[in-house]
Amino acid sequence: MTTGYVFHPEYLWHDTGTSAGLLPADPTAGVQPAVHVENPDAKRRVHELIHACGLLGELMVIEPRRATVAELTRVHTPAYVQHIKTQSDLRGGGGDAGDGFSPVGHGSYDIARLAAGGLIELVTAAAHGDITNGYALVRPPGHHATANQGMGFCLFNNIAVAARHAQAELGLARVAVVDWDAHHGNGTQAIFNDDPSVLTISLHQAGCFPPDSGWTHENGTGDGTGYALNVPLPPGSGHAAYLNAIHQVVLPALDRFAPDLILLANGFDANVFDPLARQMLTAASYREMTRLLVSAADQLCHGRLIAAHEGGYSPFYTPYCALAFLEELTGTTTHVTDPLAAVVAGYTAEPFLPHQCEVIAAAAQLVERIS
Ligand SMILES: Cc1nn(C)c(C)c1/N=N/c1ccc(/C=C/C(=O)NO)cc1
Ligand SMILES: [Zn+2]
Repeated sequence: MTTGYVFHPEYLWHDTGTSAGLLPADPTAGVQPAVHVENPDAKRRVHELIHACGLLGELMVIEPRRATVAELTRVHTPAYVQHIKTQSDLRGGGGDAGDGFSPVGHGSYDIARLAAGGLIELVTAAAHGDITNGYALVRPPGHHATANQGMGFCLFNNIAVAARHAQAELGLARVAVVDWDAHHGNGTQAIFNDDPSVLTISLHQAGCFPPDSGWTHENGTGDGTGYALNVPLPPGSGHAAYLNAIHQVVLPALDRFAPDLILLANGFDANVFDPLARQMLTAASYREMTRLLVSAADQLCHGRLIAAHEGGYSPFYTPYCALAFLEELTGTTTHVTDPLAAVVAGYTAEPFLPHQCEVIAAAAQLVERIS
């Protein structure tokens, strides 16, 4: 069993500039400059930990390439692709992808193409049998980007571009996208909303971002009715709620859909230390969730599970969540364990939130619409 790995230094050169974390700085209005929350640090530290603990040597490193405009426009409008290029060409950066919170630095167009191209290379390697599964540690993230709008730090929807490539070039007709980033995978859902060949399943903190998005009743449209599932978990949801959602919604949906490929929008921002959400997952949670998804991929599609890094903003804790994920993906263990396990054990005593059961049960009911 071989796990592919995509990383490239250019991913760290996507410049999200200074801001007050999320918002552009505005000193006279009292909005002090600070490093942007979507900065290279957490992702750099993930790569460094993977290398320092020796796991890199267990992975098949796959070189990314830049997605072509033709590959991008399977998902995005030509005008939007051009918009990103225009913003990226601005000398001195300072561009935006469309919602005012998605910085486009000078040269970010080519870096975002390299992120989407990294996913394309990974799914290609899986389809050719060179790897069983894989992980693309890419930046900028993608799951909020719709066909014609950048959003939530996302420029091109890396997962969606890879899904369409898998269908068009690799003979993988049925693609399932599981998104356990803390925020709703609205872009991926919108891109495939009327398409029954791509099942999207998003587990996220209810109403966190985008605002008023990702409710259970968002279940696909037209021919795609039934092929979008949402589990909007209340703030404070942790291990028990997420594992229940995986067992009661994700696994039954994958069984019914019988995908040729499973793509994972792999955000780690549902971890207990993340600044942009209020969920309470720990590294152990990601380990267990990954184990279940690897097992489903083995049963359903020859182990073909390809993950794209999305959110995850805690520089010190994201690496341990990513390492736990990657150990399960590769079926190996390293000498590194979560040094904060004892700390988090103290305060991830997850409150039982009755609403969690209702949300999970409502989504579980919709699974039978998948045929
Ligand atoms: C709404 C709103 N209004 N305003 C003024 C601002 C600053 C708003 N939120 N921006 C956000 C909030 C959260 C994210 C998370 C992205 C992620 O991690 N995705 O996976 C992105 C942008
Ligand atoms: Zn997120």
